[in-house]
Amino acid sequence: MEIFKYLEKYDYEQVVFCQDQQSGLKAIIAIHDTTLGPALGGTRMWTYASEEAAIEDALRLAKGMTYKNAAAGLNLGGGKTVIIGDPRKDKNEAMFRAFGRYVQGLNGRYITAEDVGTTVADMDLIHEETDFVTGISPAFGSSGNPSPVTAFGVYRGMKAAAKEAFGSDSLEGRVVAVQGVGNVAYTLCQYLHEEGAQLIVTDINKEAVNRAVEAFGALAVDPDEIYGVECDIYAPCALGATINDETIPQLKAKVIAGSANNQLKDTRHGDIIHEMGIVYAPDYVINAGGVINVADELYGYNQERAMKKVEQLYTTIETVIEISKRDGIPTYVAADRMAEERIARIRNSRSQFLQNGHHILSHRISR
Ligand SMILES: NC(=O)c1ccc[n+]([C@@H]2O[C@H](COP(=O)([O-])OP(=O)(O)OC[C@H]3O[C@@H](n4cnc5c(N)ncnc54)[C@H](O)[C@@H]3O)[C@@H](O)[C@H]2O)c1
Ligand SMILES: CC(C)C[C@H](N)C(=O)O
Repeated sequence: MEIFKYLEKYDYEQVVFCQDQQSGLKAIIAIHDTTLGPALGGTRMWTYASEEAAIEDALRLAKGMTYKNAAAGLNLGGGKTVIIGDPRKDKNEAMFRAFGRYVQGLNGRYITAEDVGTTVADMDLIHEETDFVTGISPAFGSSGNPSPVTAFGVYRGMKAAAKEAFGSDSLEGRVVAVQGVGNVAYTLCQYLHEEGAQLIVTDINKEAVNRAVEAFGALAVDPDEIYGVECDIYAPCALGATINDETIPQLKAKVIAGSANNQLKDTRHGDIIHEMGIVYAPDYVINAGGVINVADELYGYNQERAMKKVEQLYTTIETVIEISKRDGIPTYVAADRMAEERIARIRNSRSQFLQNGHHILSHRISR
């Protein structure tokens, strides 16, 4: 990978490689764009096939956070971290503390939180070294685990997408195929079950599947069968790139609405599903509940205020669908436009100089 070429192509600001031999930390912090504010995005811990795959994931996810935060109306830029390692075996206290010191070193340009493979307990360890971390234990006045709130946002967005596809936003009797029943999807299944939806679930982790089968009477299928099942809605809630050349021909769903980041393997897959008449709720719009929730900590966390904002993801998905219909473009393009226009507006409005607290002549010493 020619990294600077890639950074230039998508206009990344900064990439930080963090290494700590003693704890085994190998992390990549990618900061995509800080026009709207400090870059906020989670830390993923995953066993990557190669270092290149880890770098690519960090970069893609960081850019996604720029768009997510912009589309959600947050005054935050986009960034993300990946830690290379197995979250079940390779974690240790020193690792997260070392990582916390790297985050502190960025002095607020990057704020972290949970993502796949990291937990509130990990964030608490990072918090030992830096304040630039959200989603820590509520005892510290924080919002805690963002996953249930992400799930609520996905549920709200799914209803808006269903309204477009089926003429009603009721999910009663709808068949929803859920891929990956982890932290977010388990709570999503709870909402769907309470509303009377029928669930088909899959996961590479058998325990996760069994939990959903027992709690919600879900029908379990093998991981590679989920794309082709008869259903109304496909909810990708595992990892990215599951909407691709192999899976699209299998899809029976009329709606795609799930929590996973980077669902489209390539943008052209967004064009294909649009042409097929599938209502696609763009990933970074529908899954913004978690970041909206943790971002509220920057104002002094208020759960009621945060949940009201997350509830509004219904309207945001409606707006994206309206723009898509008005301009005859796929929903993923409509969402990108919405985010890019906001970033451009703020970037332009910053053309006037305003003293920002750091005295510009403070380095001069009178002699
Ligand atoms: N947690 C949040 O608040 C949040 C917010 C926004 C977006 N997301 C995204 O939502 C997705 C899920 O996040 P999570 O926090 O629930 O993670 P998680 O790790 O708790 O759940 C993911 C689940 O997917 C399963 N899985 C992985 N690969 C699979 C495959 N090929 N087939 C079937 N199942 C598979 C895992 O076993 C796991 O149970 C991720 O893409 C994440 O980036 C999460
Ligand atoms: C809670 C968050 C800041 C990040 C979350 N994992 C996301 O992808 O949106």
